[in-house]
Amino acid sequence: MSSSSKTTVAPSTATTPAHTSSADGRPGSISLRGVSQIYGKGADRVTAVGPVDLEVEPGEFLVLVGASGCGKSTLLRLIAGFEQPAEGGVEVSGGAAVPGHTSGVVFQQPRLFPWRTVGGNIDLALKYAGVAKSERLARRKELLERVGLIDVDKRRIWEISGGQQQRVAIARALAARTSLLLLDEPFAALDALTRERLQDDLRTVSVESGRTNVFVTHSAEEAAFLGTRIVVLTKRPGRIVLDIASPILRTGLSAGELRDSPEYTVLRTQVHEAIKGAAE
Ligand SMILES: Nc1ncnc2c1ncn2[C@@H]1O[C@H](COP(=O)(O)OP(=O)(O)OP(=O)(O)O)[C@@H](O)[C@H]1O
Repeated sequence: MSSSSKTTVAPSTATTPAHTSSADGRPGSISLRGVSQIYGKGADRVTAVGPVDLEVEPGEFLVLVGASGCGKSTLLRLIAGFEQPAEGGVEVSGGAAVPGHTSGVVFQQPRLFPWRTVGGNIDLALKYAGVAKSERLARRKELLERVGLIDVDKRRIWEISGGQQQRVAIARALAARTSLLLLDEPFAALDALTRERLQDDLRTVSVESGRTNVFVTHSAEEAAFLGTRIVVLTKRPGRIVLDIASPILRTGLSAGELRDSPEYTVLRTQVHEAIKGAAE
């Protein structure tokens, strides 16, 4: 729902209107009501985002997209509970957002413990998540298999590539078994081929896990490829200008088929035009 939007771009035939129902406290739901964020004081005072109203259903893959500085990361930090809004209310799974508990977060830089092994990083995340020592080895293997890293379990972080490090970060966020995964431009620093591979893998993981995902990006391609719902923000202060649901992710198409499909091309163009229009 995007009652705060100034303009709503009509969805094309490739899309359907986004949900209008309200999140009701089920695990993985998100509710933003009249949310604004303000930074600084006096002459330095900046309204970064809002007001934004947004209801996210459990299991949605929501992509927040918009030009640089429009407030995407701010919204993500509010959903993560890293900061509180200046105005309005944020609810995650029906309650307050609690950092490290209500959601897993993946940043652009992996932020791993470099002196630990790949498996050691996952093990620590499992420990923090309260998983009993007797269960941790099996769960660690399962997570590393899921992100295609079982062969590098014993390697140190500096002995693996940037793409592999970002896979570790995703596995670590999944370790917490939260119903919500927040990703802030996680693939932006990677080369094009690695980025495409990780997008494919994230798409598979998200369909399998049934978690709610909120993914921040500048890229219309990434939004159209990953999102079951795409929200485009205006330039600062970011407000919702386009809110569309996409059936593409769940159609059962392979990654290659999806990227070749006319529906993907239409959606990508629509999102690209909306980003461009919203930035002007
Ligand atoms: N802690 C802060 N103090 C002051 N201003 C801030 C702070 N955090 C963000 N801002 C400002 O708020 C606006 C929104 O920032 P934010 O990082 O959320 O945008 P973004 O859309 O994620 O940008 P990008 O795509 O470039 O990462 C920007 O103008 C930014 O400079």
